[in-house]
Amino acid sequence: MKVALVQLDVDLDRDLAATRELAVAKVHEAAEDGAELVVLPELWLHGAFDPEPWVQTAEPLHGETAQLLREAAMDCGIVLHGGSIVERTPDGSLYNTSLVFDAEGELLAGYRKIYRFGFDQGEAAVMSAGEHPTVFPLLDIDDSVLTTVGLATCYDLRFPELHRQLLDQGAEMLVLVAAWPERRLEHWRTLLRARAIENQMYVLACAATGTQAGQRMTGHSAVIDPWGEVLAEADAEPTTLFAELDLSSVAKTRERFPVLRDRLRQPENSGE
Ligand SMILES: NC(=O)CCC(=O)C(=O)O
Repeated sequence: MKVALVQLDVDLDRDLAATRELAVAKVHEAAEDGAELVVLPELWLHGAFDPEPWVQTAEPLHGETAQLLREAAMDCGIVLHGGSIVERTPDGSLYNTSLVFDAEGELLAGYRKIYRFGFDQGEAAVMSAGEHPTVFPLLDIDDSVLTTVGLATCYDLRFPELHRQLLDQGAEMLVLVAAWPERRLEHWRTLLRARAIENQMYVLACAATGTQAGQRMTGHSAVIDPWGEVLAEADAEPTTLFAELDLSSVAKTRERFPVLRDRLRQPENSGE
């Protein structure tokens, strides 16, 4: 399976229409280059580090950006993980929400970021927290399950317990979208590999690049296999990162080096 991570330059001086146009153009380019699953970064339209514009730019779940992503998935005949948007619910709450559409334009999954970033960004003060670890099956054309995908957003990466829950729900691949500052690049790279190694799953991590609220974003989108090998890694420049995945390698890795089986034998998990 060929995947593409669109490492978009999130430039908040660009107007919303131009940013949407750029994102859709990049999705089309990736699909033309053969990607079957395309991923955009966290809050690529709204920015992730300045809460001020969020209230004005928030959209309902089926708003303009969701519609655009849905159409792009259909036009390109791909599965599109649309990064995340600021979702406004009917009661006025805001969520950092990811939407995934299939090639028929069906919403495969919606995930509201569970762990909000409260350090220097204000997300925890403005956004509500999601409550549901989310996985969804990726289907082949004959409707057989190709793999099960778990979703996470940026700061979620720091919480291994969330990824264990995704694993327990059947995840064989993690798709994480982010806007991560350059000064914590080594945390990013280390934690991505740790999540892949400890859960023996693919990790596809799509990050924004550019500067947000005076902080340089790290980019360094990456694709990591279930053994923890980095299959592809971007630098800090805007780019689209491609990788070819062998989905059978998850089962092979788990069989050859069965740490997850041993975990299930622990008394507290097995009920022994
Ligand atoms: N957008 C985020 O969640 C930022 C997380 C981050 O910078 C960190 O965990 O470090």
